[in-house]
This record gives sequence, C-alpha cells and structure tokens, in this order.
Amino acid sequence: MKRDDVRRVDQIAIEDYGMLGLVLMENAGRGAAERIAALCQESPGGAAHPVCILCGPGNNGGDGYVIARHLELLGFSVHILSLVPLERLTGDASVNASIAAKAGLPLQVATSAEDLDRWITDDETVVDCLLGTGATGAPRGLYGDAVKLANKRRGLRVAIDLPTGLDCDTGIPSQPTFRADLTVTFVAEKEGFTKADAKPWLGTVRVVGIGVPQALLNDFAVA
Ligand SMILES: NC(=O)C1=CN([C@@H]2O[C@H](COP(=O)(O)OP(=O)(O)OC[C@H]3O[C@@H](n4cnc5c(N)ncnc54)[C@H](OP(=O)(O)O)[C@@H]3O)[C@@H](O)[C@H]2O)[C@@H](O)CC1
Ligand SMILES: [K+]
Repeated sequence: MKRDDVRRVDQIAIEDYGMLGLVLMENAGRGAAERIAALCQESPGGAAHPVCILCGPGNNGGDGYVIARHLELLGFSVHILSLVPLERLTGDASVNASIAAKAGLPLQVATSAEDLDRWITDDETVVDCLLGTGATGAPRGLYGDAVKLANKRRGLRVAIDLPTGLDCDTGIPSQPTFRADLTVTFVAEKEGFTKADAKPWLGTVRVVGIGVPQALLNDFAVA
C-alpha cells in the first residue's frame, strides 16, 4: 500500500466514519505490543526482557507510548526515551504521552547523542517509534543519531509501521536506516516493502489491523 493511501485510510476512518484517532492509535499500539511480546518470549530472557521504546515527534511516537503501557501490562520492564520534550507533542501523541507520564512509566527526554548512547543499552529490545508515514528524507539530527546507536546495540530491534529512514513507497534506505528484526506495520504492508532494497532492513514483517471497517479496507483493496 502506498504512503498516501494508508494515510487516507486513517483520515477517512476519522473524518467520514467518525472513528476517534485515539481509538486507532490504541488498536495500533496494543496490536504492536502483543507482537513485540511474542518476539521477546521466543528469545532468551523471555518476558524478563527489558524494552527501550524510542519515541519521535508525531503519531509514530504516539504509538510508542501506547506500546509501553501495554507491554507493562504484559509484565515487561519498559522504559521510554523521547527525542522531544513532551510539551511539544500534539493531538493523540500528546494524550498518550501524558497518560504514560501520569502512570509513572520510566520516561526520559534525550537532548543529545550522549544521552542516547547512555540510555539505550545493549541488553534490551529497542523499539523504533521515531518516524512513520509522516517522514520525509533521511532522519535528521538526533533522529539519525538514535538510529545509528540503536543499530550498534546487540539486542533485538523492532520497527513500528516502518523502519525509520526507509522510504515507504520506494523501499530505498537512507543513511542511516533502522535495521529491524521485526517490523510491525499497520493496516497493510507498505509498497516499499516489496522491493529488494528494503528487505535487509525489515526483518520479519507482521501486519496489525487498527480496527477500521472492512468496507473502508475494500475501497483500498486491502483483504
Ligand atoms: N490516526 C492516525 O493517523 C494513525 C497513525 N498511526 C501512526 O502515525 C504515524 C504517522 O504519524 P504522523 O503523520 O504524525 O508522522 P510521523 O512519521 O510520526 O512524524 C512526523 C514528524 O516527523 C518529522 N519529520 C519528518 N521527516 C523527518 C526527518 N527526516 N527527520 C526528522 N524529523 C522528521 C516531522 O517534522 P516536519 O517535517 O513536519 O518538520 C513531523 O514532526 C504512522 O506511521 C503510524 O505509526 C497509527 O497510530 C494509526 C492511527
Ligand atoms: K518507525
């Protein structure tokens, strides 16, 4: 599915069907958390496996706060690293960040590559909620630093919706691109995922539904 189409699905679900963006994000985040839990449980350490969630400035970051909440409910030790001060978040991402903060989920705001280097450790699963379908071009500044550091860590890596740095439509990786062991993508596989260039960055791909009606999916030829 092309980037513009998948974004249209979200928009139509909200504007024409009257679904709440928060509900879509909840479905997305909960489904992703279940996939991450399954991956961790299959690996050495199981549910004791600590998870680091990297959160960016948009709704991909918003998914991260939902994922953190559900992973904690599933018994995982979770910490969130936001690359933006929470007061800069807007809309559904801001709501979910605020819930995570009020719930006392461990949360740090990184303002430098040194912070990221210190706080992303080798023994944890790293979840990329940095940039999603709203990204354009190579990850800039701290986002690029976070991707490079995450790629050096020994733990498992999970990309949410798409690996940060990978072009959604062409599948061309930018410098840097998050190298995932598992990509949990929403609604449908993205067009770029079918390209040979994309394969080394995606790992296993799992599609998670976000609860939009089948009639809407049919309009976009999603099975
Ligand atoms: N209701 C819904 O719609 C649902 C959406 N869902 C989720 O939302 C995701 C899409 O969210 P989104 O549209 O907020 O975009 P997203 O990629 O998170 O961030 C955009 C931000 O990044 C910035 N930025 C851009 N490029 C950059 C770069 N190269 N380097 C650095 N920064 C860059 C850009 O800044 P700007 O370029 O505008 O200055 C802007 O601030 C989607 O993938 C899915 O995960 C699910 O929850 C299901 C329901
Ligand atoms: K991502």
